Amino acid sequence: MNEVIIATKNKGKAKEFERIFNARGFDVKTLLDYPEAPDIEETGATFEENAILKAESASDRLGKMVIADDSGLEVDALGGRPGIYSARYAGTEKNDDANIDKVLDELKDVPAAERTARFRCVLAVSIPGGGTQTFSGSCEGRILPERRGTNGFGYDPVFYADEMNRSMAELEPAEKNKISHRARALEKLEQTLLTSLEKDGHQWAKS
Ligand SMILES: O=P(O)(O)OP(=O)(O)OP(=O)(O)OC[C@H]1O[C@@H](n2cnc3c(O)ncnc32)[C@H](O)[C@@H]1O
Ligand SMILES: [Mg+2]
Repeated sequence: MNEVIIATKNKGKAKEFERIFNARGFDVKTLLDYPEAPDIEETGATFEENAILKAESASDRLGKMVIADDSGLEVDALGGRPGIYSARYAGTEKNDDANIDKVLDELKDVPAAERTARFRCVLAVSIPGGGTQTFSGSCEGRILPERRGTNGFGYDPVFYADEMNRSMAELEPAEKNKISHRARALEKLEQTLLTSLEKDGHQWAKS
């Protein structure tokens, strides 16, 4: 089976990529399978810069094509925060629950109509000798006053997805993969990379 390497240590992201890539006949490996890949500091000022940093450092080390995902939540009433700091919003230990509590607390006096937000995802694909390309996706919604649902990861329990009329954590994995920022970025990546993957002998069948 052909494999795709995703430069992430986030198990929630990894599961979503697995679902999508397995359906296309690809095995998914993450940095948890490649302990020799360097632990990279996300020093970029944008999702794009961080995604490129993660993809290139892993691809350089492994000598293989690598996809990286930098993503996060932008809350309008917070001027776009937590943004690129989404994973570490409440501290460097990356605690999803504490991150949610911090956002809810900051929004406690903000009325429903002003709680608009979006998830953003930038995927960077780095191919040894073939450069790096980026693809972005977003998903619009609102921040709920409290958690709803138990699926997904990160901020999913408090993100009400406008298109589905439910919180992200109330969606089945297949439903989230229809509308998520990550799925949308991946759709663009798929279009563009189809040709180069086929050239490499990979079969990326469209389902
Ligand atoms: O860098 P890697 O190893 O991939 O893992 P990470 O968790 O640090 O990933 P990011 O730096 O891209 O930070 C993304 C954070 O944004 C949030 N996030 C991203 N996508 C999400 C989603 O689909 N649902 C809920 N929260 C999400 C969540 O808190 C993530 O930890
Ligand atoms: Mg990170």
